[in-house]
Amino acid sequence: MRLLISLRIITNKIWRDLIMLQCKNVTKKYMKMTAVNGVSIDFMPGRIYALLGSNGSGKTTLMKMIAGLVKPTSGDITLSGVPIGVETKKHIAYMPTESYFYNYMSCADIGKYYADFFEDFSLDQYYNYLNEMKLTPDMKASKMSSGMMAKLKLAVNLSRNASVIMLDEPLNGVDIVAREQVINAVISKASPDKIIIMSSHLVDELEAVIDYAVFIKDGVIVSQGDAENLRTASGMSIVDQYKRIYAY
Ligand SMILES: Nc1ncnc2c1ncn2[C@@H]1O[C@H](COP(=O)(O)OP(=O)(O)OP(=O)(O)O)[C@@H](O)[C@H]1O
Repeated sequence: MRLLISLRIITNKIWRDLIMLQCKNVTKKYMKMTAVNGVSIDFMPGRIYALLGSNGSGKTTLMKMIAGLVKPTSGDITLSGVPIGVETKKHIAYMPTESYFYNYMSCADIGKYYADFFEDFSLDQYYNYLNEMKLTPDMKASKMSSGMMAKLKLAVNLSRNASVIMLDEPLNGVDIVAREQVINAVISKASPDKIIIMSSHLVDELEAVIDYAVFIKDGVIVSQGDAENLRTASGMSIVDQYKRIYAY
């Protein structure tokens, strides 16, 4: 029995190590402008991460590099030891800030499209998320408000069984009541084999949900750590740390 338990612990550890996402000294330059500067983060499964920073601090650029959409100027990003590329892309779901569906598509069409495109997409989960977020299959992308579109993007991305789920500003355009639906949907996706990364300016809403916070300013990480440790060390909530770091 003990041997069995030890074996399970070791197997879990190997699995966890396997899906680790690592950014090592990552820099992205656009001509003379440095958007991300020497960023190193180890993302571990089973945790919800918040990338926090004011406008233009480099959050989206970092996410795009992890998603394989933008190439770092220098540094390494690996998932399970594999450099970001064709192989890693299928394990990473990335929700950008922009809406990216054809206007003529309904929620049902979008579900079918995703089911055809991604092996790990679950139509059942998708319909559950639509239902939870008060969207119906017949709704057309062209007729959606920005809040509805934000929820649709979220439903689509959470319905993938990807190892890494990255949500860029998932609360943008979402009203105060619907924010709870969004947060609950994200929490429902958290599991020991998944890394969830969210960026947001709305730190209040994320405070209770996140396990780990990364503060980025002008492309540089100014503070990062386990949310609880950061609170204990500073004697401040993540919200207050945010205000202190980004005060002008
Ligand atoms: N394609 C690009 N070409 C040139 N500069 C860019 C490009 N993309 C981003 N930048 C610049 O890189 C910096 C970081 O931008 P990024 O979008 O990563 O910030 P962000 O933290 O996501 O900001 P926001 O919260 O406003 O979305 C900004 O100064 C931005 O102008």
